[in-house]
Amino acid sequence: MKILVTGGAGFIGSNFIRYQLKNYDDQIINVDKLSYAGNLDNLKDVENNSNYQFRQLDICDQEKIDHLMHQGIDYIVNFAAESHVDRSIDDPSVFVKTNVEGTQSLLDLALKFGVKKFVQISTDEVYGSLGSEGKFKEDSPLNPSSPYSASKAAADLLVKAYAKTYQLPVNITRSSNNFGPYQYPEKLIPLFIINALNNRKLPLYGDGSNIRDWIYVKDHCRAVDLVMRRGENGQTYNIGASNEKSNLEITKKILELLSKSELLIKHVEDRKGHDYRYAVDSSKIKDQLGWEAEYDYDRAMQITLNWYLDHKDWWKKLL
Ligand SMILES: NC(=O)c1ccc[n+]([C@@H]2O[C@H](COP(=O)([O-])OP(=O)(O)OC[C@H]3O[C@@H](n4cnc5c(N)ncnc54)[C@H](O)[C@@H]3O)[C@@H](O)[C@H]2O)c1
Ligand SMILES: Cc1cn([C@H]2C[C@H](O)[C@@H](COP(=O)(O)OP(=O)(O)O[C@H]3O[C@H](C)C(=O)[C@H](O)[C@H]3O)O2)c(=O)[nH]c1=O
Repeated sequence: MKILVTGGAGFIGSNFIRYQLKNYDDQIINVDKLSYAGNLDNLKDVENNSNYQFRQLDICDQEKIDHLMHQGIDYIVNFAAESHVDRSIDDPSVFVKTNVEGTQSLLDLALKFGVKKFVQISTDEVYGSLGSEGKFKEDSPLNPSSPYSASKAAADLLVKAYAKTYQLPVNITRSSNNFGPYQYPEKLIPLFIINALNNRKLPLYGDGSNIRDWIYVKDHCRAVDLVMRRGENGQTYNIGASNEKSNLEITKKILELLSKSELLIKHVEDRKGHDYRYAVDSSKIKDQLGWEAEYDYDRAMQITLNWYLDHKDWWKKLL
């Protein structure tokens, strides 16, 4: 089988490609434009694998990807995106270009070449913010807050429209916050680990009470793999590990594991439109596909921390 993975040089995409090459004999074609977040060092260990090819392309470039599709692609898994909420607040336009127009362009190609499945990697942020009670289910209304989450919600609606209008076989996955190896150090966990290692301040937005539902990236990749191979056409699956933590808890955990002082915490101005809480109900993927998270939070945090300690050369190039 041939799987076109977009955004495979980023954090989750590179972990997904490594998972595929380790567990299957399928061919992987990684299409990534190498934005600031795309990094071929993330795949150094597999770059010579005979089942792996890389093409530096923008997902919006339909002509070039059309050419690639003639290889005969079975699955498209669309990880490519602008992914950082703070950047979307500063400059939304590239988020609409890549996340909305890029997805629509890929959907056209999926239809033209009759792929077995188009898998859209979405996010729990499309549901908007929760108060202190409840969890998002797949049929919760879409109510995005940031330009990032609005662009991801728009892409989800296009995917659903192509399924309904043209009977394109699709799945949408909506994961909660990921952490683990190869995450670009603009996101909370890698940024705070690296700042703490360098004895720099950790800029905690507002009072640090906002809550995210954390999942180790390898558990997310295993779930996406199951959805791609066995997910029922047209279905959306939430993916979460039921690890709700406030940002302050995460921050204190990082400082404790690194034996650093809490005096490094610096409360700064809150993010504009900051969603208070995300939490997903993952019972559908558990019941239908038998998926469950394997990594508990403490173990996954320790592994992640060790990875950043052992890979200083990787992140020093990005600072
Ligand atoms: N990080 C999370 O916690 C999280 C949670 C849920 C869903 N997601 C979704 O998962 C996907 C991957 O997220 P991530 O954290 O790995 O992001 P990332 O920013 O680390 O990686 C994104 C990748 O997409 C590439 N890319 C960007 N624009 C492109 C374009 N126009 N054409 C081709 N490639 C392009 C980048 O070069 C990069 O390699 C995104 O769709 C994101 O919305 C992320
Ligand atoms: C970078 C940073 C963040 N924060 C706070 C803001 C959030 O409440 C929390 C996590 O922020 P981060 O930007 O790492 O992630 P989210 O904004 O929750 O979004 C992430 O998870 C979803 C599911 C995706 O879909 C996004 O792609 C992914 O980036 O920490 C701070 O307090 N200080 C900081 O310097």
